Amino acid sequence: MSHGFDYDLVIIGAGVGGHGAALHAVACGLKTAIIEAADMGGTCVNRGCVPSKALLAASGKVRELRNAHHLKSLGIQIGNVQFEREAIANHANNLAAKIQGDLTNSLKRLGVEIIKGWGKLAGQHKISITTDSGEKIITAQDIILSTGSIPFVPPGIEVDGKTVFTSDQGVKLETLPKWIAIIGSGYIGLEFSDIYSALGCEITMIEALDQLMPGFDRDIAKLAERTLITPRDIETYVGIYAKRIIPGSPVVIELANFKTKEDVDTIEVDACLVATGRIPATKDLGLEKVGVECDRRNFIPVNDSMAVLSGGEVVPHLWAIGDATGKMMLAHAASAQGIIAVENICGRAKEVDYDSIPAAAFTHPEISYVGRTEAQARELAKESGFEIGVAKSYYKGNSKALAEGEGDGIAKVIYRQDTGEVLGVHIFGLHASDLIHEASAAMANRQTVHTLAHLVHAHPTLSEVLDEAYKRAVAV
Ligand SMILES: Cc1cc2nc3c(=O)[nH]c(=O)nc-3n(C[C@H](O)[C@H](O)[C@H](O)COP(=O)(O)OP(=O)(O)OC[C@H]3O[C@@H](n4cnc5c(N)ncnc54)[C@H](O)[C@@H]3O)c2cc1C
Ligand SMILES: NC(=O)c1ccc[n+]([C@@H]2O[C@H](COP(=O)([O-])OP(=O)(O)OC[C@H]3O[C@@H](n4cnc5c(N)ncnc54)[C@H](O)[C@@H]3O)[C@@H](O)[C@H]2O)c1
Repeated sequence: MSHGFDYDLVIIGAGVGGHGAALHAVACGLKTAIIEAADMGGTCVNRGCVPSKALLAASGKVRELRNAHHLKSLGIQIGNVQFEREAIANHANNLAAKIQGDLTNSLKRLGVEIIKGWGKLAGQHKISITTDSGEKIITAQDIILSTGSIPFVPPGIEVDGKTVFTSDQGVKLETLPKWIAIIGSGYIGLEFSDIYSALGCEITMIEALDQLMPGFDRDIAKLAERTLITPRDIETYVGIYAKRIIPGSPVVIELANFKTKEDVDTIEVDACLVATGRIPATKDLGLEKVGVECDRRNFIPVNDSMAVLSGGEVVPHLWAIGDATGKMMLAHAASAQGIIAVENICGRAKEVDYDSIPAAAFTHPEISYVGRTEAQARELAKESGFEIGVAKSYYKGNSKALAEGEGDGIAKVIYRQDTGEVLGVHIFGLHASDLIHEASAAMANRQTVHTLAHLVHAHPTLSEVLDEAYKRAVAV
């Protein structure tokens, strides 16, 4: 027990953010407890990354094995490919249960105390926990809030969890509707359209903004649309939002123009997945006890050291990480933030380098990126008074991609013309989610295209797509 507190560190929320922070805290010698109100592992393990990637893996194999044309080009013929929805769903559920067990055991093994209950701040250094057996108060030198996020359901949309549902139910794959509407073309919309289309569902994708995949770099989104949407059984509405959704059989969806709000159409489908973003889980956390107000979107305000802010000033010994801060709603970002918070708690000043944290959508093929989109880089260049360069290379010129019969893909490197510093890298194509890490390491080390163009890549590998883009950057 240090400084007269029960713990050196108490973490509220045992998602991947809280878990990452706890592991690092133990490695740094801190006596640590973690409080979890629901499922150990949080969203990623139980309702997010893990089950969705299991569904993508299984449905991706179905897609591959049913692609007779592609297999024939490799000299392979295969009979009728069958799958069982329930068995695929079990694969996802079992994997989530296994990872949840592994994560819990890793904490226990390291001596992190796991406390089940609802945690909230009861003052500086003080946490109240509501458990099945009543309320108890514990104290800690430092507190990390890692309470995550929940699906956002826009007004007018009624979710019954059966015919109209969010990813929380979607990952269970309890049905395979003949015709499903997907609201939103972000990460979840894209990944689930990959799953459902591979398993034979007809899809209508509805995106409120005036282009599909609005969060992605334009060139990548355009190419991805040509491969992931257009040739598949997916109808799209763009610039249109779901004004009202009534669950049932059929599900009734009233569509309106996003800009003019005029009614456009009403469609009737078998089911609807609402994938319209996520909101922070920051209610009833006792933030008012320490004078902290969430921002207008209810995220906890933090600086890059992950210290919680009140009126722009650091609140001593209070930290927040992960989706609840809204900085980058990704699992690996949450745990990276947790490690940074612990480093600062231990007196080693560190900040999160968001520019070098990669992201990926695990569609077939995948999309990945690190750093800025071309539009964001152009904006920065305009503000700061420099020019940007853009170099692209294509999978169709890569021997390994062609050997696999996977020539659809692109790598795009955005860099400063004057210094050569890389500002962003975007990849669409086979194994893009793995290929991005070379670029992410380069960005973390502020490397230039001139240095990167001289690195030697094994031949023939997909990594040569990026190598080629760096070489083109210095050639232009
Ligand atoms: C379908 C889907 C797929 C995804 N796929 C990916 C992916 O492939 N890669 C990726 O990087 N990210 C992915 N994400 C995002 C990722 O899941 C989140 O970024 C990540 O889970 C955030 O971690 P966190 O620790 O901040 O919060 P969470 O994982 O949400 O954990 C927060 C935990 O805190 C608990 N909690 C909340 N309030 C309290 C309280 N007061 N007391 C006690 N406990 C509390 C909650 O019960 C929860 O367990 C996906 C998300 C979804 C929905
Ligand atoms: N592979 C991954 O890393 C991964 C996978 C899934 C989820 N996630 C995380 O989960 C978060 C949530 O994912 P998401 O796909 O729900 O959100 P998102 O923010 O990625 O996309 C939501 C989309 O829905 C659109 N939209 C919002 N309201 C609408 C309406 N009423 N009608 C039509 N369109 C509407 C938005 O314009 C946007 O394009 C992501 O931000 C991401 O951080 C990550």
